[in-house]
Amino acid sequence: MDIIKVVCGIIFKEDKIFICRRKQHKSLGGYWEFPGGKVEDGENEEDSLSRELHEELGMKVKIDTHFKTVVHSYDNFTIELISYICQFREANYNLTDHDAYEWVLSDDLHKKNLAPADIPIANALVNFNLSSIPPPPTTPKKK
Ligand SMILES: Nc1nc2c([nH]c(=O)n2[C@@H]2O[C@H](COP(=O)(O)OP(=O)(O)OP(=O)(O)O)[C@@H](O)[C@H]2O)c(=O)[nH]1
Repeated sequence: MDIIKVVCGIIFKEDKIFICRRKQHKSLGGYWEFPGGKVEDGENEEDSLSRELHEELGMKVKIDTHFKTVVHSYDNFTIELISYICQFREANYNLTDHDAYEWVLSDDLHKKNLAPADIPIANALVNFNLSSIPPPPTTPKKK
């Protein structure tokens, strides 16, 4: 069986992380997840993530770094779920594929009904220190 490549964002606003709940009629409807979607042919992972966040949430983020990749087999399909640490910039929260969203602390992620593929990512986030991400290089001011 083919493996579906899916990219998702671990989107931080200060110390909270954005999660959203899939609409009931969708595959894995009712589960909470990190937003993102399938990587299309010819797209790189970052472009795919930016596109999905814009399409599904009207959201802009700064993508920092790859975090963790999980391969998970559901009954009918297998996904490679590739997560990136992101910083929230702005959103109009125009939800197209989800019916709810929340900002939660990493310690509280396990209280939500997360999609099974997301659980190893949520577990790894408990020990994650956001300040471990190096700040972007500052551009020298022109004289
Ligand atoms: N975006 C996203 N998808 C996830 C996560 N975890 C997880 O198992 N998935 C699954 O990965 C698959 C692809 O996600 P998608 O967001 O592109 O789904 P889609 O709208 O194209 O799928 P659909 O129209 O077939 O329901 C879905 O079956 C989804 O349930 C996650 O954290 N984020």
